Amino acid sequence: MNYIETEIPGVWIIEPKVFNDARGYFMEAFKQSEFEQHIGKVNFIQDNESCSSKGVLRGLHYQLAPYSQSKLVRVITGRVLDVAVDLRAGSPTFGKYVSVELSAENKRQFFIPQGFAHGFHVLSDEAIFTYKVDNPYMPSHEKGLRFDDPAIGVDWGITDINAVNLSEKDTKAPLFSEAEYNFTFK
Ligand SMILES: Cc1cn([C@H]2C[C@H](O)[C@@H](COP(=O)(O)OP(=O)(O)O[C@H]3O[C@H](C)C(=O)[C@H](O)[C@H]3O)O2)c(=O)[nH]c1=O
Repeated sequence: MNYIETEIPGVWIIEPKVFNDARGYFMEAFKQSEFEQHIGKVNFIQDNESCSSKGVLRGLHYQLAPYSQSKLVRVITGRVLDVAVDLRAGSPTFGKYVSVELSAENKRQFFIPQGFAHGFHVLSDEAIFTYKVDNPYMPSHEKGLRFDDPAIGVDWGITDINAVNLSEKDTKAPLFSEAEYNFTFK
């Protein structure tokens, strides 16, 4: 596996080693010992999966501390643009985002530490998105940010804004300047 730290320290792209043969392919999708060696100890406790059609945009979401979630995300069908926004007070990259295209073809993974908002925009007809988290789902601590807040300025790869499909919750998300977050940069 290749571990590539992004322009936001602590946010990583992981490229697994893929063994192709006449039957198809094999890869080790996650190896704790290697992950800890390159990124550090994260106690993943839950695996999530979602399926979305073209134009769906899920985000930007996060859970407040003490239920903030680190996420190790990947796509097993289709293609998405995945985005992480730094919400850690005191971080040199506070309010900045990093994005990466994840697809069944590139098999890339994206590690997002606690203290970040996360979201993705589906670029293919369908995308199955699967990820590990290190804290349980806690609706009482669930928060969101508007995906199109110019203060963050995420380029989601949207070609037709009318084709973007948001949940009702996401259409009502607050702006960055109005949102509640309680993360500090360590
Ligand atoms: C996240 C989650 C949701 N749910 C239930 C709650 C709802 O009844 C249903 C759909 O939830 P929601 O609309 O919040 O799903 P997404 O919009 O995909 O939310 C996720 O989207 C972005 C990309 C994230 O990074 C987060 O993991 C998460 O916020 O699943 C659960 O039961 N457990 C869970 O861990």
